[in-house]
Amino acid sequence: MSIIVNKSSISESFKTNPIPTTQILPLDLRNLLSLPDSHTWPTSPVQPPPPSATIPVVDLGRPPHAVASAVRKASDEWGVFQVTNHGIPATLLREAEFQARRLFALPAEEKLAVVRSPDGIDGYGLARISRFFAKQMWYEGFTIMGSPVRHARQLWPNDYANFCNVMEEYQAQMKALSEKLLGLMFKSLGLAQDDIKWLHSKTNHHPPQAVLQLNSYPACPDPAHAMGLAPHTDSSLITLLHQSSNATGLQISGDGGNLWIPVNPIPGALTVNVGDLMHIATNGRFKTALHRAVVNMTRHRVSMAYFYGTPQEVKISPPMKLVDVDHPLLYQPVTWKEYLDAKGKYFNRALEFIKCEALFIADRCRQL
Ligand SMILES: C=C1C[C@]23C[C@@]1(O)CC[C@H]2[C@@]12CCC[C@@](C)(C(=O)O1)[C@H]2[C@@H]3C(=O)O
Ligand SMILES: O=C(O)CCC(=O)C(=O)O
Ligand SMILES: [Fe+2]
Repeated sequence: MSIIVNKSSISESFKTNPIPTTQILPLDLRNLLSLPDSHTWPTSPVQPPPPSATIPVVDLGRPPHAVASAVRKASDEWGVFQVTNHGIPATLLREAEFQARRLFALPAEEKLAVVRSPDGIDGYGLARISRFFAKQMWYEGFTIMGSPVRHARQLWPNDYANFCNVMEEYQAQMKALSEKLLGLMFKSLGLAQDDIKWLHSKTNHHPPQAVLQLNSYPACPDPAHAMGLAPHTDSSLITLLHQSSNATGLQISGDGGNLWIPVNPIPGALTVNVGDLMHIATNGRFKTALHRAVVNMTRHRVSMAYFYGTPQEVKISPPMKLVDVDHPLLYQPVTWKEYLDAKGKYFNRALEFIKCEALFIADRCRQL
């Protein structure tokens, strides 16, 4: 068996982030009658997706073998699917969306009081990917990692408990569902628990890390020239997304960004995105989904993305069962933190930069 492995650690090269960031604060987008130049994107011709292109829906209430094959097919072909019968109470989804809307409805200066610091994770702000684009997105976000109490107390000094309780319960339920789905996804590839020991917190000193991102896209006077969230893949193992059912906004591209297919929200369903780490962990078997969010003229759309990653210190690499002569090891082992650093530097080309050296060189030669 010939496996191309470059054992050199990549962490060294990812320690520095050379792109200087000057902090740009979100503009209050409510009630603007036209797009400022800073938010005007060039239009590209919109091609209607072929009618056959629909994002799969997996009913988790079906028999286990049917669920497994549906999950495998969807992760293989699309890298995204919606799940129904997932067990998260509809009331919790509604309450969490209500709290997210309550936060985004606050006056701009109150939200700016909890702005994310330039090197911080949690708080209010623009999408992190903003600095890779010349134009601003029609977007504001609020990131939660663990307890949101520090910021919630600042926002609602006398009434922060509701927000915190709902968001903490939401994260607990999303964690349990993420673990269930990951178990299903790995099992669908014929892997046993022992093959993915790193996934189980009991066998690790550190629990898996996760981030909850609240996304807000206010109604927009000129949606054709605006962008909600620019095309990207998620860095997580998987992301569970709740989108408000009042507007479609999420779109997926299977062809690198030419054709966009909407993920029409099914009330109560959740969207599962395969993230870059899952693509690495399955040695490329599962596809990481390129997606974006578009905006609309009349509705304020809100979504909540739960990014489930790996425990700190864990280097992701696929189980040996997924590596053979026909499937050489594609990527160098990497921790989530190292990968996020690479993403911060190379954005949508981060995967290329962690490719095993020989494959990377082969790709480059092909491009010459
Ligand atoms: C864990 C994370 C994934 C994320 C960066 C973050 O630290 C928290 C926010 C996440 C998000 C949400 C919007 C799109 C995205 C690409 C971004 O800029 O911030 C993702 C990041 C990611 O998946 O790389
Ligand atoms: O709002 C959406 O539908 C997409 C959100 C998203 O892609 C993200 O938070 O990473
Ligand atoms: Fe995303």
